[in-house]
Amino acid sequence: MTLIRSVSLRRVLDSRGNSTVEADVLTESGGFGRAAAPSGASTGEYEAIELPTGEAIAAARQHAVPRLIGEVHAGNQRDVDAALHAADGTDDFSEIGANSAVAISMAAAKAGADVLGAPLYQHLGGTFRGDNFPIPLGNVVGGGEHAKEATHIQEFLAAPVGAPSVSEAVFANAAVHDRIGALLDERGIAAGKGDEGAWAPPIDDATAFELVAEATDDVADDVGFDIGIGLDVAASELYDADDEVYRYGDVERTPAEQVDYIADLVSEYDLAYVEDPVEENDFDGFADLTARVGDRTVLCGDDLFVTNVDRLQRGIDEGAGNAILVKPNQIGTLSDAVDAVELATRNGLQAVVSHRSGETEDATIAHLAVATDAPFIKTGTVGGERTAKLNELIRIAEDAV
Ligand SMILES: O=C(O)[C@@H](CO)OP(=O)(O)O
Ligand SMILES: [Mg+2]
Repeated sequence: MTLIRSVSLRRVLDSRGNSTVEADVLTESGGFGRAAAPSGASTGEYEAIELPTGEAIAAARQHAVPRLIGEVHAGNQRDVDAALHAADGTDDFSEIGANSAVAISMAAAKAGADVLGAPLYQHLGGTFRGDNFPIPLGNVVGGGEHAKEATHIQEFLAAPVGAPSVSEAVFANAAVHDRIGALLDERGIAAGKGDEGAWAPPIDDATAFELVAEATDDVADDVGFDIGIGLDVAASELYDADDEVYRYGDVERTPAEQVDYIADLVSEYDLAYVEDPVEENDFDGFADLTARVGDRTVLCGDDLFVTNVDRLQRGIDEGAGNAILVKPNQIGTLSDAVDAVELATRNGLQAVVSHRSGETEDATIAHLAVATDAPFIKTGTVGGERTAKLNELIRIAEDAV
């Protein structure tokens, strides 16, 4: 029933105005799935390879599509993803592009769900999955690679850890975003927005902490539940490997000072979440920080782990981090992404399913987070390509998809 009849690939726009790959998968029985690849700006060195859109489409048409049509059932995600790996033949999808691979992988999953008449999260998670919902981490102020002349730390996140429901969490994050806009206004600071819709004001990190702390406190008082602060330091982007220092503008920190700095921030702001506090090769620094503050906060590896089970296993062995960011396009298929979540969960690490800075209206990650029982999802706060996921979460929570 779910045998794949056709796979179409096309160039569509992403939220930055760049092109990306969209895939349509149709099954013999008329099941249909459509999905598009996201794209990073602060990409990790060890991510699967995103090819230029045209190249990725041409290569996938030549190598992957013939292995799927009439050969593989869309309802069997492992077979779909194995066919993509076989068609590519490399470790990093450098032949067909992780952008083509992930678009096809996600579109096939949706086609499989369509044939079953089930929502995607049920198809992926099965009926015996847990019934928890992820806490959305919402980017409210940011800079780094996502906005020039703004903060050095890439993302300041609202973390509504006390929210009684997904919907209340989503609206709390939007309220924090709105409150920060008002605080910036009061201070006469003009601010545009970065790639993910967070405010990107020309302020230093200390001022950003002040504003975010005030806004999260104000909104927490209004809504009556706890809203913590999270960070994506994206430290690889601050690190100068030649001089072995982190550069925050004119301020330099050695790797040891970086660990101290983050540990101090965790204490000072009672941070609920810290992603990529040190650069992507520094498992030792990550482990040091985990030993120091891992009992008090979520320490999440993004560029460190790149959704890759081998790198995650190293982190587990060395005690580096207690959470993994899960981005399907970092590894190329849904099966690989689910493997990463399962390895993490088996070893007591938390999974944080995540968007990329370049996104589309595709809402697959909302379903993936629910299907895998992930405790967190990171998918922005405002902007259509971000609300596509947040609103889908609200619908899933209401059984309305
Ligand atoms: O670093 C990150 O976590 C992501 C998403 O917020 O950014 P990018 O997609 O640019 O890698
Ligand atoms: Mg990150």
